[in-house]
Amino acid sequence: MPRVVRTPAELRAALRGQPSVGLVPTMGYLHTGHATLIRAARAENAVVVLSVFVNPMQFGPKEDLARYPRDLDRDLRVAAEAGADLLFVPEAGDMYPTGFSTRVELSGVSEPLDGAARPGHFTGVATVVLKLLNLVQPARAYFGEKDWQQLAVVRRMVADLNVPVEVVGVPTVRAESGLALSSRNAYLSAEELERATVLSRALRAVQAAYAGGERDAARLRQAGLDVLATEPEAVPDYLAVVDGDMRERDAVDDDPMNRVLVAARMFGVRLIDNMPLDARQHPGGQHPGDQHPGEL
Ligand SMILES: Nc1ncnc2c1ncn2[C@@H]1O[C@H](COP(=O)(O)OP(=O)(O)OP(=O)(O)O)[C@@H](O)[C@H]1O
Ligand SMILES: CC(C)(CO)[C@@H](O)C(=O)[O-]
Ligand code: BAL
Repeated sequence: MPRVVRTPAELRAALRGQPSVGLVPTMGYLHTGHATLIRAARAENAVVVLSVFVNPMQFGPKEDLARYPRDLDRDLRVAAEAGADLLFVPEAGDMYPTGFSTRVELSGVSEPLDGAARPGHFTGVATVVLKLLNLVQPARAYFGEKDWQQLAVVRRMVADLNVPVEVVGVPTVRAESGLALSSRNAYLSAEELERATVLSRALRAVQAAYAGGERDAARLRQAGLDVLATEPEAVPDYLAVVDGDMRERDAVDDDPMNRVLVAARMFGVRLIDNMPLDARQHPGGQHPGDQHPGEL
C-alpha cells in the first residue's frame, strides 16, 4: 500500500532528495480516469505522489463541497493498484492555515465557460495547484483532458510564473457508453448515467458536422445543442467551440487545439465534457509534446 502523509512537513520530509517525482493532483473518489493518470506518472517517474484534497477554495457557496464523495480506503486501493508511492491527504487547515491571504488569479483562459459559470473556481484551482507544485516540486504533473479548461489554466500559470514542471495532459477515459468518467457520476443512478450520455453524443454531433465540412462556429454549436435538446433533463450551462486559449470565433480553422466543450446540469448534478473538433485526432486530442498512456 502507498504511504499516507497528512501534513506539508511530513510530505517534504518523505520527498527529500527524490530526483524524479511525478504528481497527480486529485479530489479523490478515484476511478479509472485517475488510475490512468497515475499509470502515466508511474511510467515516467521514480516516485509517484497522488494528492487527495477536496479543495474548498474552488467551490462556490452553493456548490457540492459538503456532499462531494469521499472514500480514502477505496482511494488507497485504486492508488496502490495503479502504482502510486505516496498519498498526500491534507486537512483544509494544513493547506489554508489561519492568516492565509494569497490568491493566484488568471485573466484570459480562466474567464469564459466554467470561469463564468463558477466565479472564483479557477482562482481556487490555480492557488491549490501552485501550492501542491511548490510542496512536491515534481518533475512532471499530470492532469486529465476531461477538465480541458483547467488544463489550459494550469499550463498558462506554469508558463507565466516559470514553474519548473512539465505539465502532462492525459486523454479523457470514457465508459463504453461514451460517458466521460467523473467522480460526480457517483451521484447518478444507472438510468441517469445512461441519459447523461447525451453530453458525449452532442459533442460527437459537432465532430460529425465538422467532418462534413462545416466551419461556421454557430452552426457547429447548433449541431450539439440540437442533440442536447432531445434530453429534457439536460439544462446546458454552455456548449462552445473554442481555440486553445478558450476563445470563441465566428469561423473555425483546422488548428488541432480547437475543441468543443459542454457543461450541463442533469438530475441536480453539473457535468462537463469536451472533444477535439477533428475526431480523427487522438480520441482525447493532444497538446504538442504531451505523452499519452498508450505511447509510453
Ligand atoms: N475521465 C477522465 N479521464 C482522464 N482524466 C480524468 C478523468 N476524470 C478526471 N480526470 C482527471 O483527474 C484529475 C482529478 O480530477 P477530480 O478528482 O476532480 O476527478 P473528476 O472525476 O474530474 O471529479 P469531478 O466529478 O469533480 O469533476 C483531474 O486532472 C481530472 O482532469
Ligand atoms: C486539479 C485539482 C486537484 C485541484 O484541486 C482539481 O481541480 C481536480 O481534481 O481536477
Ligand atoms: N475536476 C474539477 C474539479 C471541480 O469540479 O471542482
